[in-house]
Amino acid sequence: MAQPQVTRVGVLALQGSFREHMTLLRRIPGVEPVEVRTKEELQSVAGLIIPGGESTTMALVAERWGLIPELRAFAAEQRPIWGTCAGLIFLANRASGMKEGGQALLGGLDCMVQRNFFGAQINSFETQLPAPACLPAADGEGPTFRAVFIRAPAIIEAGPGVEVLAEYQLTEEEAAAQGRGSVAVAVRSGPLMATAFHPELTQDARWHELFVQMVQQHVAAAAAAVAAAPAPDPFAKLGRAPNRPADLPVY
Ligand SMILES: NC(=O)CC[C@H](N)C(=O)O
Repeated sequence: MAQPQVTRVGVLALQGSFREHMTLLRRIPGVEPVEVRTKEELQSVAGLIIPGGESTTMALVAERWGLIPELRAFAAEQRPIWGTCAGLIFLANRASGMKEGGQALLGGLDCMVQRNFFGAQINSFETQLPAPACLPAADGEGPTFRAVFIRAPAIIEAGPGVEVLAEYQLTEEEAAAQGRGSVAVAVRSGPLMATAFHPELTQDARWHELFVQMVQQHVAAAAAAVAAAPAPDPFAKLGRAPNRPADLPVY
């Protein structure tokens, strides 16, 4: 009998709100959440969540532990990655408002983010935002979702291949200061997803379910690619046509 497929989803566990992501993932059937701190743990998962926290510290720890090239290789294999808050900064190709000396960015997401766009810790807030159509339906969840912003960045430019999943409408005062009416706070581009807010700090598992769907689609596509690849020719090494008479019986 076929074993039920378990999807191993990693959470980068160097710093920040990784435990909260683990707790939410545990609620999703068919998912095995894995705390990722080593190359081996990273290689064992099909998708990775980079949590919120402090992006400069997270980058320093990842560098010290030799994980940056491993994370780049993981992304190059098109395995899905979801960055929340500091994780969004880590995934962005360009970031402004960085600490002196800059910080290592994993990159890959064709976006410009501004660190601490919404201010310092004391300006942290939460609000309801319209749920994008791709968010899975769930009992008791309505057309909006609870978005928690903590020293949050915002996406101030997104490249043409980037799909905006959620936007935040600035207040009149903010709009006047920023010279714009809204900023993107959730985006998706191929295997990458990023949110400026923290779904792991709520009871709403829909963003985690959406990411798990992305990971499962990736796993299915990778399996289909393996199945479609031509079987290796056992005679290829001989460098000559195999002597295979056509009249041997078939057993
Ligand atoms: N809650 C968060 O992840 C805050 C991110 C923080 N502003 C940073 O630059 O890393």
